[in-house]
Amino acid sequence: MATVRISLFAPNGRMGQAIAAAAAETRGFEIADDGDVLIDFSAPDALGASLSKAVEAGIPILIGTTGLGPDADRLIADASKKIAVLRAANTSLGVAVLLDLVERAGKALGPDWDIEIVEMHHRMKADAPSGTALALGEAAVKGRGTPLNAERGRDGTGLKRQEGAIGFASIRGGTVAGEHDVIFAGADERLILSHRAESRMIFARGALAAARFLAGKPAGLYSMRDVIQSL
Ligand SMILES: NC(=O)C1=CN([C@@H]2O[C@H](COP(=O)(O)OP(=O)(O)OC[C@H]3O[C@@H](n4cnc5c(N)ncnc54)[C@H](OP(=O)(O)O)[C@@H]3O)[C@@H](O)[C@H]2O)C=CC1
Ligand SMILES: O=C(O)C1=N[C@H](C(=O)O)C[C@H](O)C1
Repeated sequence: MATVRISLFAPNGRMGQAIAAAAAETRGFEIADDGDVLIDFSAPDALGASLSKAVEAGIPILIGTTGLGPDADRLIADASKKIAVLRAANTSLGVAVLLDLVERAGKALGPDWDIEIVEMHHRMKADAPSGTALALGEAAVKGRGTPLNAERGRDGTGLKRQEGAIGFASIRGGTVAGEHDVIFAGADERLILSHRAESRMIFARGALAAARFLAGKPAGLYSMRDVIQSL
């Protein structure tokens, strides 16, 4: 198995450290300054810089940063014409499967079932709702065939939920690596699809799987679904 050499855009962050630890304990990976793949888990305002770095080096990039701003789609689409780009709000293999399940449930249950998404993360998390929660909302409406109408952070009166809306609730505290519940609430019944990240290492190992998938790939936009299908 060829070794994949990884450059970390933000080596000192929690995820940068977790990926370095995962690479150290997994055969076939090496951390290097001039790697085959660039991995960016940093902050939204760094996106332009990380994409430029990957384009200049002519190497694929994995973007794991969440809370990206309104320009992100365009910046990523432009870069993906020149290099391989994989954007994933959550690199765990479990969440990649959950996204599929949520899309299928949205399609099967249809617009009469209300959808609420609840997530919990550690006290240091900077963005809310989590990128994963938003991706789960997108998956649900993709299945349902309706646009995403998000109701965030309800507070006050006169807040009867709008028809077809998806509610997002964020809880913060302690060291929780990441919890997501997608609640489909119908008449007299609820279906709840959940994922529990028990350690940040699951995101790191998923990032390594994504890096192996990306190494040597032609320009284009890829997802964790592509990674899962390649395993
Ligand atoms: N896709 C996924 O599966 C996951 C995604 N994430 C996301 O990854 C991101 C990072 O999370 P986490 O590691 O916990 O955060 P941390 O705050 O621990 O790390 C962020 C790192 O980014 C660096 N950084 C911040 N701004 C810039 C900049 N403008 N240019 C270069 N480097 C910068 C920081 O450097 P310095 O220390 O010098 O400030 C720091 O090292 C978040 O958006 C988070 O939501 C997290 C876990 C899993
Ligand atoms: O900041 C985190 O920690 C995490 N962020 C990602 C997100 O916003 O969804 C993924 C994971 O849940 C951990």
